[in-house]
Amino acid sequence: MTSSADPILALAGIRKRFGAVVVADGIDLAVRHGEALGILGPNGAGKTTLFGMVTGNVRPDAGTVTFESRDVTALSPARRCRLGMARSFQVPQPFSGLTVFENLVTAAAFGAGEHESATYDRCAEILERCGLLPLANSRAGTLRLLDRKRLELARALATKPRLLLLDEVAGGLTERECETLVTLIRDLRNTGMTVVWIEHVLHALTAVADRVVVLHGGRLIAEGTATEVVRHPAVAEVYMGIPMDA
Ligand SMILES: Nc1ncnc2c1ncn2[C@@H]1O[C@H](COP(=O)(O)OP(=O)(O)OP(=O)(O)O)[C@@H](O)[C@H]1O
Repeated sequence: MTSSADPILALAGIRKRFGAVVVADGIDLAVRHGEALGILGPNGAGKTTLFGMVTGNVRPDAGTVTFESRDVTALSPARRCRLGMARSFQVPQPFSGLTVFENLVTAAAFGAGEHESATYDRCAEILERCGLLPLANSRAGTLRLLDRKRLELARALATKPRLLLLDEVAGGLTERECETLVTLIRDLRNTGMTVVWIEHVLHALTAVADRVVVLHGGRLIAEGTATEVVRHPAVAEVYMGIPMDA
């Protein structure tokens, strides 16, 4: 039986290596319903690979992924999406030749399993919410970076997720664009959606995340509020080369 006290997502003993590179060395992590969790870590720490293992794009060498109390470790990305998890990719991956609206309808029909014509109103609402309605009939391949990032988010929302995984959506944006995106993510979070966000743009993450974990060397080396983790000695050592005993 599932209770709201159970985590929406639980990783247990997750291990993954690519040859000699260990990206997950027995990771345990629980995400609460409605939480906004931030994931920090230096380049190459394995953050995107961790998302891949949550969504099923990458198979862990060991460990389990539990979503809403169901072991999903062996399920395909498509099945996990239908169950209610969606992700954005660091490099936006829309269908470039389709319009913005068609991209959304495709995500809604395949990701949420709805009949195409039944998705139109909902897709239009999501476009409006993401500031993309004026671009509904533009080809996705013609969009500028902010709009491609918004579309990446909108496509994830079209699949009706209860767990939203965001991979570096703020990177490369201007300060004002970043603020727009943060407001949007905060609003989503306020509707009760659970958000897990990998982000290097610290102030953006700080504005949304209740809790932040830091991944390094295949392990979670720090956990707390954003302010707490940036002051954590292990994090200072990884990011700034300041020895822990200094
Ligand atoms: N399919 C793969 N085959 C081999 N090595 C891989 C594969 N995917 C990722 N890696 C390696 O695993 C390590 C972790 O990569 P990953 O993209 O997960 O890191 P990241 O923390 O998301 O980095 P960034 O912040 O730069 O996006 C890197 O050394 C990367 O080169």
